[in-house]
Amino acid sequence: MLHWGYDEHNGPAHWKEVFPVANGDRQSPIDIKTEETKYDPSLRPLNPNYDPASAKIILNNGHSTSVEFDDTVNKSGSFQLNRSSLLPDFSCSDDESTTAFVLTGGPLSGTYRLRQVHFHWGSSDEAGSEHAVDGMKYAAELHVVHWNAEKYSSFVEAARQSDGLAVMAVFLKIGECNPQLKKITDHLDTIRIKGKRALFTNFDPSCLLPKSLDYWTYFGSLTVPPLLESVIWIVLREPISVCSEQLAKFRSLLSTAEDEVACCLLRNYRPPQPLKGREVRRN
Ligand SMILES: NS(=O)(=O)c1ccc(C(=O)NCC(=O)NCCc2c[nH]cn2)cc1
Ligand SMILES: [Cu+2]
Ligand SMILES: [Zn+2]
Repeated sequence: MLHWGYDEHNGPAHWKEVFPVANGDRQSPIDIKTEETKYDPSLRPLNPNYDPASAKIILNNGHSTSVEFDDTVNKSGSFQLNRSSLLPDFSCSDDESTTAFVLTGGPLSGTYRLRQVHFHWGSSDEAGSEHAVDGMKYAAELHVVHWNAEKYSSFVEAARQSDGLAVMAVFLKIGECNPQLKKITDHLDTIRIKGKRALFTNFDPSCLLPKSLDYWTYFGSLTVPPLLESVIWIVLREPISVCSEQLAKFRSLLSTAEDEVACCLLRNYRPPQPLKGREVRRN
């Protein structure tokens, strides 16, 4: 298998050949059987606090499109808040005193720092999400990726720890065009080719969150190679909307670089994996 991907010859069925953890005990995504989820009163409300100025670039890595954030640590080990007052503040989080761009609360103990957001979609509107709910798949899925900056000193280090990462998943349901997604889909034609990136700042992922932050949570993994089993998954129960035209723009991204025969990234979701006795809790 060359570089992993989503085609017949390098797709999810082949990943175990290079990444044996693909058959591990805590793989993601999963099909959430709502009747079997367990209410847990100890689960707290989610508390996302993002600083829009920390958005840096939007890129096409050949497997998805992601908006990358500046999660660097300055010398003193404390995070610099690069809040330049010159930029208009488009933050959707009503809390003006954003302490940093972190996710706390929910099932998490500690502070998880925002690293990137990216999407998964399908070749048709009927399927495209990675997680499923009672066997039902949504048209697409947004992942907001954080790492445990309290315990570990980098994303790469955190990605090797069982409590290193926290990914908030938001379902995208076919319906009205989503004005907040427009900021992202309007940039996709500038990064069509794999490896392309463009400046993209002043973006606050809170704008992409549904009204309700109710969630399911379980212990899982990255859904793409290296499939590391280091993710605390937080799947929001309420979807946001997306329209077919917006999804079509994601599908027009290329999974190929400049010097290769152009191939569209028509789908990039991994199918649900065995639960293997894991519990799914809800708040
Ligand atoms: N879907 S998901 O479980 O939420 C997820 C999957 C991968 C990563 C990630 O950060 N993965 C390492 C990385 O930096 N991946 C880019 C390297 C690369 C591979 N191919 C092209 N660029 C983060 C979250
Ligand atoms: Cu890759
Ligand atoms: Zn993902």
